[in-house]
Amino acid sequence: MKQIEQVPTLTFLAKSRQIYKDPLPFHRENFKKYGNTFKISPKPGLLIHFTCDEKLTQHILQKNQKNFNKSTLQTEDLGKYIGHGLLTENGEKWRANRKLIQPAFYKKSISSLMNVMDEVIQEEIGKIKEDVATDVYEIFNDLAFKVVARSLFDFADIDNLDSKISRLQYITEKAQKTLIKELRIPWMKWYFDREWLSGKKSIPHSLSLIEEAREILRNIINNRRSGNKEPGDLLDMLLHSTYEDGSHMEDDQLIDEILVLFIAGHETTANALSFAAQLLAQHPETITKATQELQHLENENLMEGLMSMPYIKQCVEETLRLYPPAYVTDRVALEADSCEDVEIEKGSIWLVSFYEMHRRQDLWERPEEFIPERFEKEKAKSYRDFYFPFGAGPRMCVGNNFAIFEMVLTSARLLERFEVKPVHDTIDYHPLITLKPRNAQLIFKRK
Ligand code: HEM
Repeated sequence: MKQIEQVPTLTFLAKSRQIYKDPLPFHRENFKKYGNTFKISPKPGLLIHFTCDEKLTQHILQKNQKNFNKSTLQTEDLGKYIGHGLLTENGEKWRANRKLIQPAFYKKSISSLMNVMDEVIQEEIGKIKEDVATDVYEIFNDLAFKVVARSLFDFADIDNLDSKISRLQYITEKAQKTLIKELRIPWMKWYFDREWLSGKKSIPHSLSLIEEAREILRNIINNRRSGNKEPGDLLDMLLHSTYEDGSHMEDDQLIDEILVLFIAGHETTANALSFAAQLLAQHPETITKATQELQHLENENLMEGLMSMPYIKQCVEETLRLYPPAYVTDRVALEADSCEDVEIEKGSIWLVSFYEMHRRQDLWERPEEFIPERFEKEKAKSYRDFYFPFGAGPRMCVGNNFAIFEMVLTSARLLERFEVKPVHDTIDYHPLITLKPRNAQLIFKRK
């Protein structure tokens, strides 16, 4: 069996402050030093493996996925805030709910949401100011939240939907910030646990806000059940779907799943859109090429129109290679296992770095460069085994098609309306739970 090198604990501890701020240089440095897999032991009895090896990744996420659960970071720490939906569950409960929810995200179902999606995108893009440096993250963050919200609850039967959506956005973002504090500065948890000390920054305050969000969602569901409208939105699809035994999802579970869709679906997409807009702006030749596809926005069937924009899709795919918003994921081995000559100990934690895999010199030509053409139809097949922006295996992102259509449509509408210029010539990021852009400023001029 191959020996996996371990970073000396003292080296890790000495760098822990820097790792909390930005773990990516630590990952890169050790992959360079030890190869595609290394491990650390932050405390006795705890082993964390880091890998950007494509075979191990396929083994963990696909081939022997039954032996690997999500870690408590996702199931308990995140679950405390957003409940127990697809993203935060393991085992049979996850499987049954995935089966019920998945059809709502098939291309056919998404196609009925395209017009609502387009309406929101155009509304939000319309708010962009001209000729001033604008942080696009703010714009895309609102846009992506509203796209998920409106796809879930199309206007049909909800009073004050806009203010309810704003409140839900405020609450879910506040809960995420509190979770990040809990994870990044665990030694201050005693302080954040006491509302009388830390007030609105406290964990109990965020949890009470989440209760408010659950109440808003409960009212929306009750309202929908008691009315006679069926607007055909995602909520409708979920209300009508059944488990294998013919039963429907309970309201509490439905609320958990909706919170998960908000959390999983909005920040990731907002990050990717911000990186994409910056990359395009920094590569004017890609904008010239993408612009040639914009006439397909006229297609009466928007989905068909988007499918006729392969180059814009390639730009999105290349963005997700360079800046995968879900830059890592983790799993815990339930039983002892092995993959080729690597031993996998029972209980060991495996952290897969999609970010590093997407930039490996031996897998990609000129990996640090933005080259959308590498995703042309015939070439794209050759990356199937090591390109995982949406994960892999049965737990692969349920919203991947939704996200791709949303990103292609947003990029197209943006380029249709504006000339886009960069403010900076580099791209700055901030790896939190997701890989977030920092200082994503651009200048827009109406065409
Ligand atoms: C660019 C946008 C997105 C990216 C990069 C992304 C990435 C991912 C990744 C990597 C996973 C798998 C995590 C793992 O295996 O541990 C995942 C799961 C998930 N994503 Fe996405 N996602 C995006 C957009 C969306 C959207 C728009 C939705 C829904 C509206 C969504 C809903 C979910 C859900 C519910 C899961 C959990 C699936 C399960 O475990 O069965 N995501 N996403």
